[in-house]
Amino acid sequence: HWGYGKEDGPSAWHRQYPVAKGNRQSPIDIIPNEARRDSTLGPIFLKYDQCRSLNIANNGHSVVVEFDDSDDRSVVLGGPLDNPYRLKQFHFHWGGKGCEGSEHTVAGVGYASELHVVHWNAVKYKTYNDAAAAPDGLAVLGIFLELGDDHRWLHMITDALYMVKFKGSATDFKGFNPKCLLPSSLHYWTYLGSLTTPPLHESVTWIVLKEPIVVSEKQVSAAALNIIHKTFPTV
Ligand SMILES: C[C@]12CCc3c(ccc4cc(OS(N)(=O)=O)ccc34)[C@H]1CC[C@@H]2OS(N)(=O)=O
Ligand SMILES: [Zn+2]
Repeated sequence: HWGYGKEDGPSAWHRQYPVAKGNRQSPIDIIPNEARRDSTLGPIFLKYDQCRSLNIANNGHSVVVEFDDSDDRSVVLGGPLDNPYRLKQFHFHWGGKGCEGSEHTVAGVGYASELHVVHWNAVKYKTYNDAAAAPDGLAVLGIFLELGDDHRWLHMITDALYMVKFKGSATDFKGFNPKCLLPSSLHYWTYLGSLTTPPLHESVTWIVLKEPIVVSEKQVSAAALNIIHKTFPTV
């Protein structure tokens, strides 16, 4: 199975997932000075007020919070998107102790961690799985986390990590609105890319926010990271 070790990490994924050598693979290094300003792109809108979080789960690669996507109650729209995309889940890419965990970089600089809020095109596709394999199937909002003061709401996630210590475990996680994890500005870069983990489908319209949110070292601390790393042995 794939992982992040030497033998099974990103440089080996192409053997089982040849699309890894495709022409719209993520993550990328975003170079602001080279980013083209597209005047046809308007602002993005996040309609999360009616969102219903369901559970928090450990899928062996990340801790994922899933939402009820049975209707258009919570969507992202605008920006590069031709129609609303339904909120499905969010997850984090943490670093190890003191090492950068973000997947995207900005002019070569990584961040402590990166939050991905995954939405799918329920207007064009019947299921999330179908959308996840289609070129315009997913819209993922990327939000960088940088180290500083405590984030006043992140504890709600990190406090729940011990409940999903082991791969395959899940527990109820109701009443969480990801709006509380957004920075003040929704200014963004956007590009057509892919899932950043196998199956690496080239199905993601990436919308990466320019403004990071601030979390404390303690919050992404050994506890949270060990819980995550301890349960994700690379073998
Ligand atoms: C393709 C799938 C649906 C979406 C999806 C998958 C795998 C890894 C993913 C990683 C992501 O993370 S990220 N960093 O945002 O790219 C985002 C979405 C992912 C599988 C899970 C079920 C579908 O699999 S399936 N039944 O074979 O179609
Ligand atoms: Zn991700």
